[in-house]
Amino acid sequence: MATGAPANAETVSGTVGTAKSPSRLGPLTDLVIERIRVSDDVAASKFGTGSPIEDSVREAQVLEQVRNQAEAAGVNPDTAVAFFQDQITASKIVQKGLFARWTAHPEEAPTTRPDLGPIREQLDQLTTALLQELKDTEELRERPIACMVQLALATGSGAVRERLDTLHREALRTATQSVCRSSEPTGRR
Ligand SMILES: C=C(O[C@@H]1C=C(C(=O)O)C=C[C@H]1O)C(=O)O
Repeated sequence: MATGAPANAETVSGTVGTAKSPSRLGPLTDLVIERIRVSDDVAASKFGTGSPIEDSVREAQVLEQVRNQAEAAGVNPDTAVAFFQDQITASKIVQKGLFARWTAHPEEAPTTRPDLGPIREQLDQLTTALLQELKDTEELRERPIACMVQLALATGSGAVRERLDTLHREALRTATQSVCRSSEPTGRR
């Protein structure tokens, strides 16, 4: 039961949210959107430098950090790693899309180049926050129907509120595809 919510705020399908967020998965998807947005900065830091979008050494470090922190936070490490693999894929979707856009329309390319170091520190902080949200939403995420309802509400409202374009919506779909599959695969991929 969510703390602070009256007992009758909970329905069988779990579709009632709080006044603040329309969905109990709102805080998790908001962090996912924040990570997707940081991918724009990552792309800006790499574009035109010859640095590849994909850095497998860094990815391995991110996933190792996830595995260690998940254990400490009491989150299933395999679930956490699968979720973060999706976050990494989503980040690369955004970066590839922006590289293509900026190559085709150089006038839209960023005029400043942020440092990748501080951006990665920001991503590391998001890792900790995301793991905490995975922990806090564990119970709901193991109820497939309620979870899918909450996820649709959270991603739908987040995409509208944050005015995500087609590219960033595609990234959001990829980044949230394993949120509700922690215990009961739907058989669909
Ligand atoms: C975000 C970056 O780009 C890619 C995506 C990563 C991620 O989402 O954590 C990690 C390494 C890169 O393959 C980066 O280089 O830091």
